[in-house]
Amino acid sequence: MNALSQPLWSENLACRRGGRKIFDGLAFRVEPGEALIVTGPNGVGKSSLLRLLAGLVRPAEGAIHWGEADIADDPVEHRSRTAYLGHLDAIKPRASVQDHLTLATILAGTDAAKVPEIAARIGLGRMLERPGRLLSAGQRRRVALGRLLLAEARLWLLDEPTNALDAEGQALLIDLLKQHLAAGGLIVASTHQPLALPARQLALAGAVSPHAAE
Ligand SMILES: Nc1ncnc2c1ncn2[C@@H]1O[C@H](COP(=O)(O)OP(=O)(O)OP(=O)(O)O)[C@@H](O)[C@H]1O
Repeated sequence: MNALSQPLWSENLACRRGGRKIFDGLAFRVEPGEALIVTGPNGVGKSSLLRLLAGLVRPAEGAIHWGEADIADDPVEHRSRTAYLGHLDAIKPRASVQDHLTLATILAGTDAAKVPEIAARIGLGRMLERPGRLLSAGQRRRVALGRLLLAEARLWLLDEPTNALDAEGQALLIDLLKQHLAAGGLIVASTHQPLALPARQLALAGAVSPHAAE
């Protein structure tokens, strides 16, 4: 993994999407080796928070810190320490499992020789040649998990990571998360389903400001 882990934290974070304040006054802290589980009803802002943490959206108020640094001060460095698993698995119909995983190593600057081992780890060792258009939803999600591993990033941001995974896939996911934490990594995950993982909890309840509807 690149660079040393630091705590990820914010004290007074606000998010605005489409001109509307989604949440404000948000405070959290995740230490190396810890997970933060973000919960709340549909539309409350879980994905928006993950996008803020990934540096893809700017806070309306407040800042996100990695140790003492504001992540906005060095977006390239923040991108290199972060792996983001979104709602969509971004699978190209013609590219094979091998292609998708190899591309992940190229983008992250990690070792492509690890692809077969990681494919086996995510249960796709015998499907390396299979094109994206023939993968099931759960197999697509497993490719996304493979990308996550190959990124070798300190900070994992996971949007509904259990989506489409069967019982075995969910057990695999929990294993991967535990290993990441044991290696000193950090995880922030949004979920509607309980994750069998020791974690801090952050329940989003929407904007509390009297100007929430502005
Ligand atoms: N790009 C955007 N432009 C404008 N509004 C947006 C945008 N993305 C999200 N929103 C709005 O922001 C609010 C929060 O959306 P978000 O996707 O963060 O919620 P969520 O808690 O992840 O929801 P879910 O549980 O349904 O996935 C919603 O009201 C949504 O309509």
